[in-house]
Amino acid sequence: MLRKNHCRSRTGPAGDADMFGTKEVFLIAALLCFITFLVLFSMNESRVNGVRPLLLSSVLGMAGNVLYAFGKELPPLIAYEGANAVYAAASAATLVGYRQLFNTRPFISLLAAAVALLTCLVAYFHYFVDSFIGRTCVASLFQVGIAAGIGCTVLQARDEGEQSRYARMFILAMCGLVAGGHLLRVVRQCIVSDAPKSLLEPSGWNVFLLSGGAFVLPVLILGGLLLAHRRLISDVQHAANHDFLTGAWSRRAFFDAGEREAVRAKRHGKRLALLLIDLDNLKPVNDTYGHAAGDEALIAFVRTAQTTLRSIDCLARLGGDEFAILMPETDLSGAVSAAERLKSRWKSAGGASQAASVTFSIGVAVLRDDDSFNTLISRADKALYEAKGEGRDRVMAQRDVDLAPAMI
Ligand SMILES: Nc1nc2c(ncn2[C@@H]2O[C@H](COP(=O)(O)OP(=O)(O)OP(=O)(O)O)[C@@H](O)[C@H]2O)c(=O)[nH]1
Repeated sequence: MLRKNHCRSRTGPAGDADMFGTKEVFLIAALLCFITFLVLFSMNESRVNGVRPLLLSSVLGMAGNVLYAFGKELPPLIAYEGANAVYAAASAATLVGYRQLFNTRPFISLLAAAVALLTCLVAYFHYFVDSFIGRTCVASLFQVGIAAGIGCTVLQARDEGEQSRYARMFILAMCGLVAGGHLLRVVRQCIVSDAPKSLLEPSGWNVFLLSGGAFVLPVLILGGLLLAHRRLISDVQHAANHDFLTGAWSRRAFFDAGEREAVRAKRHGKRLALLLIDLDNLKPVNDTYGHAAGDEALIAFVRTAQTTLRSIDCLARLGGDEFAILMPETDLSGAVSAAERLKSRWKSAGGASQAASVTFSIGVAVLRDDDSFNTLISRADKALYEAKGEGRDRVMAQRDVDLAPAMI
């Protein structure tokens, strides 16, 4: 992005202003990269995709800015080619981080080749044709490409949902600013007669564009950090609300949803049905065919149930081989039909696996006016107990009056 002044020493007030202005800009940018590094480092264990390239980007960004800041004291090869290569690698790593965050192909080889090409071109405009304009155009167009890459990656992530919307809008705005700022710089450099002749020229425009350019990288890393943080929160929420093995809702999420639905159903005079399900004789399956076969039965059951149920029904694994299905706006006969449909779907989808030999029993209950959610569960549990007692592999519904459960 940035090049060092070819004139390695300055005199007079302009030189003092330069010393005071540009070096501090780079050092502040390096400090911001260091802060993003610290925060990203604390997320390194999170296993969120994209955090590692962003971490690398903050380290390279820090190094690149320090090289720029002390360019006058460093050998030209490090001040020109070294600083630009390191800074370009930092920008490329940021793009890789964004692509991994959104689970898209990171094009690492392509970006590595682009960084190598940029370094060669900077060397060409340094040693063969000494051109500040050439170096400016090469570095700025590289940054425009990176900003466009990040912008496209963020725009393509349509399935990310509302939660990260503002972070994505912020990043898009930053990408627009970066690309616009660098294009403006290239255009000014090519057409304006009093355009800067060196990077460190302390003119208002130069310092303005230089500051914008230097702060962009930490800001883009910060944008990636916001997205990674959002992803971490949703991963944690997902882990808390879902069963790890089957992907069904967890017990905790089920009770939260159940309490809420029970209150809602009573307030609006709606029906609410509950199916409690227990797989039959899973222990012998485990003992005979191994634990993996038992796992397969549990997973296959959830897959079958998910394709049978409506989207508003809530399927949860309460523990072991026990499941529950909460069915809003469903009366007793509707819930019993759904239970029967689940059974016949399971039998027809069976195939030749050991999982297919497993059957299950279902207890059905509906919410009454004087019920709490816990009472509803106890009545469904009672019906399930009866289904087991009657010989398993059947659906049993609670009667309207609390007599014995009705066998279906
Ligand atoms: N493979 C596997 N088995 C599990 C898992 N969780 C619980 N089980 C097994 O499921 C079985 C549940 O036992 P029970 O419900 O008492 O008995 P059952 O063999 O299913 O017989 P029923 O009386 O019909 O329920 C136990 O053997 C548990 O080890 C799991 O995640 N994977």
